[in-house]
Amino acid sequence: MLNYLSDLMSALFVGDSKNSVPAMSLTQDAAFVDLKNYVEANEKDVQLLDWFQKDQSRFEKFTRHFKTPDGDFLFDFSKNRITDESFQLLMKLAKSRGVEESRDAMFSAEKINFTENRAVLHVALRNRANRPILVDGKDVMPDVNRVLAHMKEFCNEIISGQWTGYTGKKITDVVNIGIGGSDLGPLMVTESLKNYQIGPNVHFVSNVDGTHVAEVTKKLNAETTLFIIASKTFTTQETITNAETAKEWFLSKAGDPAAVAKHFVALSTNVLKAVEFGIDEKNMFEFWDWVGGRYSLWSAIGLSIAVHIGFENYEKLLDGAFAVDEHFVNTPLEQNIPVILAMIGVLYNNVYGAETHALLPYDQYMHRFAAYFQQGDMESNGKFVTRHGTRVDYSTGPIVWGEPGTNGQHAFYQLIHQGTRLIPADFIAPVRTLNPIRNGLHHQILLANFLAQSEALMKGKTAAVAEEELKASGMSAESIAKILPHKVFEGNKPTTSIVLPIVTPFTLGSLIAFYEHKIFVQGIIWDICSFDQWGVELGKQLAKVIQPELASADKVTTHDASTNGLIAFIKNNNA
Ligand SMILES: O=P(O)(O)OC[C@H]1O[C@](O)(CO)[C@@H](O)[C@@H]1O
Repeated sequence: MLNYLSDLMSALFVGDSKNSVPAMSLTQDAAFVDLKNYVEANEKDVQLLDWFQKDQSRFEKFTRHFKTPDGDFLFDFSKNRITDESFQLLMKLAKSRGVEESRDAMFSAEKINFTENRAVLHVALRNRANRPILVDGKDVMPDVNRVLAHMKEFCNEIISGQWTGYTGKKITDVVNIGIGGSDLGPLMVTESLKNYQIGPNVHFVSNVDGTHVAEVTKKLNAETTLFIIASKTFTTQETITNAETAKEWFLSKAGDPAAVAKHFVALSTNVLKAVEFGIDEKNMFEFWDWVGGRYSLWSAIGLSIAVHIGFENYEKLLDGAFAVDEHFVNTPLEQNIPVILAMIGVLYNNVYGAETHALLPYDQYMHRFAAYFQQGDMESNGKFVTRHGTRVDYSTGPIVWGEPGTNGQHAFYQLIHQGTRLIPADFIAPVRTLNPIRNGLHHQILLANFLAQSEALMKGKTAAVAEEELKASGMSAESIAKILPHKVFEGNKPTTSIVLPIVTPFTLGSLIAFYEHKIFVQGIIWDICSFDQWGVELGKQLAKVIQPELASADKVTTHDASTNGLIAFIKNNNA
């Protein structure tokens, strides 16, 4: 029965698409078996430092450069547990899993999101070469360009003050109301590019917790505030509830419902629902079902970014991502940066058994970067079923987490240095700061810490070195004996260092695209559908059942004992 079902699923969904991978589990793929056997026999117990000592060219060999108009990126993969041999085996695995064919299928608009029967085309939104991209026989580029032109016109009107509120005043504050992909991207990018602000201040309301909208509106003047309702579906409960609350707040100040048109715009694929909400159709910025929520900052969902930093800067963000798309499509696997990022992740995930992946930006502006890619990565690759409908027998997407340096150092680095788990980490740091205060002193300290941490993680500290240090401090032999084991760092902790020239719209666009394609490649290796998110549905369904139960006076007995008990406690104590 099970076999019949999975055959049926394969026939239905995967068909003979170019994008289908061999119907073979990762763990049965000879390329994976070769990699695993090789690493286990030859590399698992080797110290990274030994590889550096043996191979003087290791740094050159395992670094890659990426040119941008704002300077070069350097990707240093050399502090990872790779050698010439394992690197080649990783590249063979990428070939064997069909990474190149799948990449080409995405760029040529095949419906690789087969569970929703959709193409995956965020790359079309930043297709700066304007090459035709056909979905169901229709070129999507004229629509993409039309919406970009609308966004440009709108941004210019808002920034110049030509667009005024209901009392004739210029817009000073923009509130993006959205959640998930309709919040995290604009939030992360506007924070990262705050230094480039030329337009109104931006605020974000995402959580359905009324505190969020209440605290944001508290600071605002309705006369000069514009609300951007950002929702791909325009049915998301949190967003619609927050949008209605914002409208109520606005009308309590403005009075006249006719004023809404000057203060509410919508970003959605669902024009009907937005109009139903009361948005004037000419204040609608459209996008399409082939834009995944977590890849939507390149679409109309990016409007709050464009308004904040200006349309020209927003275009540079798109340019930066496009440059990486070109690199991803045209570069051989061994030189292909997103492919290398992905395959090193696969090595840790599937050969070394690592469970998490830390993103550690050494740039305060990028303080939401890890939170952004928590959705990007975990919603994409948190899947247990292969594209052929069978359960995987290997682990898929890692737990992604992180905080900006040096805050993370004073919080959780202890566990990375001396805990029992292997935690691969990406350090991301700009050579130049946007705030070179005190003659660059802060940035020098910041960079010294980035360099020191990745060095310390690799080098560790032996008992002999620790003992010498303790002796030199004048400690007694008895105290040394007690404390010594605690002073040892085992080292050999792998890291990738990504050094960007400076945070600009272009370089940030590139950085985001590198990670997007990394996630894509890993999904292909794991043979999962990285583009849907059915996993978020069950909780939503159950919440719809529970909400009326909370509202009613009746005792609730329809759930498990724990859920019933929690509901009863909340109701009994909410008098
Ligand atoms: O933009 P929408 O349709 O309101 O959805 C918001 C978010 O909800 C999800 O569908 C699920 O959390 C995300 O993928 C999406 O980014």
